[in-house]
Amino acid sequence: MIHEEADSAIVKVSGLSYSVPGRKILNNVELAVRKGESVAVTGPSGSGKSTLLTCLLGLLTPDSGSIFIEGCDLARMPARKRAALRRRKLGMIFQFGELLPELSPVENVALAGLLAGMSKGRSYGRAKTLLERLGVPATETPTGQLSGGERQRTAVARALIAGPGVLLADEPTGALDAGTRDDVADLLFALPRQRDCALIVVTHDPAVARRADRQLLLQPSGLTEVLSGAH
Ligand SMILES: Nc1ncnc2c1ncn2[C@@H]1O[C@H](COP(=O)(O)OP(=O)(O)OP(=O)(O)O)[C@@H](O)[C@H]1O
Repeated sequence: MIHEEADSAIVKVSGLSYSVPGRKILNNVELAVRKGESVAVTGPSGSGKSTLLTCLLGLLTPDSGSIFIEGCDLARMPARKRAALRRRKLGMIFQFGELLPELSPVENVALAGLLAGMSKGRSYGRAKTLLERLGVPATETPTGQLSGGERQRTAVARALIAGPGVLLADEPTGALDAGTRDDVADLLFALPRQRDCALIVVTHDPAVARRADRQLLLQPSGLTEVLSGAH
């Protein structure tokens, strides 16, 4: 049964280790996530959560172990193919949105579509539809002038534009007040089932982590399941 789950995983990490000079940051990490599933990764500051996401994005090369995304072995792909996979199959949401503040929401979102190889018409059309569905006002206002919640919704739309199979989020609600945090979390955790994608959320916030289908704890010994009585 465990093997069946692992085989159907869109993200499959085995024996992943990553070090910087003088320090092992990730140690023998195992992770399998299926489409439609959400996973929260928690752990103390400095335990390597962002490093793990950066490895999943194919931007860091592990010392050992493997990462498969939709059956593709990141370490065995040429850099150009890995970059294409990142733009088309992975969506990333950062704590502070990391949007271009002088561009409008639709320009920010459409740009990600263009980088993923979509035509201008399709990128802009899809960006407008996504933003409307995610409740971002249709405005030419520079994104830097929007509220924190509107910016994060725009960041979610940008992550979704190419229809990724995997969404990665690093502290997506960390910069928001409690009410806005709950709204953005509602939006995020609905996505795996709505869009048949996997969602991996790094968070320090127990209220956000509890919403995931599974909670995992990153420690020096590896990534382990948190058995929660909350469900
Ligand atoms: N290139 C590097 N050289 C040296 N140390 C690094 C490098 N990259 C990351 N680190 C260290 O690795 C550790 C893990 O960093 P990482 O950002 O992944 O942790 P984190 O769990 O996401 O932390 P936080 O919860 O505070 O965001 C930190 O101690 C960081 O300083």
